[in-house]
Amino acid sequence: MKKIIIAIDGFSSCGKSTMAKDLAKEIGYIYIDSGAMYRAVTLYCLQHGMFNADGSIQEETLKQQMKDIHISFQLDPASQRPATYLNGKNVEEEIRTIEVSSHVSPIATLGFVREEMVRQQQAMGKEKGIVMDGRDIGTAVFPHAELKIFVTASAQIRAERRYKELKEKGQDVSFEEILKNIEDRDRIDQSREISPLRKADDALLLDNSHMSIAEQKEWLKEQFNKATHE
Ligand SMILES: Nc1ncnc2c1ncn2[C@@H]1O[C@H](COP(=O)(O)OP(=O)(O)OP(=O)(O)O)[C@@H](O)[C@H]1O
Ligand SMILES: Nc1ccn([C@@H]2O[C@H](COP(=O)(O)O)[C@@H](O)[C@H]2O)c(=O)n1
Repeated sequence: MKKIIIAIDGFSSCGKSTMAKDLAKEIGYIYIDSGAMYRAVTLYCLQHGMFNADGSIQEETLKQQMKDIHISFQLDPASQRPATYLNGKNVEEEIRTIEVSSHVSPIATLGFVREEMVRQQQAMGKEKGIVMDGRDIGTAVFPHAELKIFVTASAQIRAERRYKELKEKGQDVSFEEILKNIEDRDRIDQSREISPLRKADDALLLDNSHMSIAEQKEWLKEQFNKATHE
């Protein structure tokens, strides 16, 4: 069967990676979480003191250091799970903290950061057989993807899901903090100048507010079957 590119975009914390990962595993495709790449750049900036006290970014410093930021996805030998690596270190947990979530969207507005991330993402999809999730995958990274999905759910429901997840991981966060972060990121992601978050004209819309993980998985598999049998 011919291999295709599957682009899954949508709002923060709506379940994109859950469904993308499940589908990729089932159909034997590569899965790439493009948000993890922007998060890894953000973690690097935090580790290297590139945020000023007022929250602004030392853009020139970051621009010069982009060549020192190496992001990869590898199997963690200890957990046997795929993980995000920043300069050879597994940062899968660190990039999911509320601190990184609070700083990532401004980093993702920077043209030189997006250019480099998109270049690497396009290289990963060269052979097709890939499921990638993010904000601009169907509009900018793979505008010719054979299957495009745009996922949404109410902010309240998304925050509840994320709150439950972070609490289970033992993170010290409040529901209000998570809801605010989701709303802030939605606003910044939709209003940025370069590749803002929006549904591609040819993307299928999925509101999963009242769907279970199993139901959305099945829905996505159906869309994949249709796209590959047309
Ligand atoms: N349909 C669903 N019902 C209930 N919980 C869900 C559903 N889909 C995903 N979740 C849960 O919601 C949380 C967020 O899901 P996920 O990380 O897949 O979202 P995302 O869109 O990839 O987020 P991000 O914007 O950070 O990339 C996870 O805890 C996941 O298990
Ligand atoms: N293709 C993408 C993916 C992500 N971003 C930005 O990164 C943030 C974190 O992404 P998550 O998917 O892990 O939530 C997100 O809020 C965006 O600011 C992006 O710009 N483009």
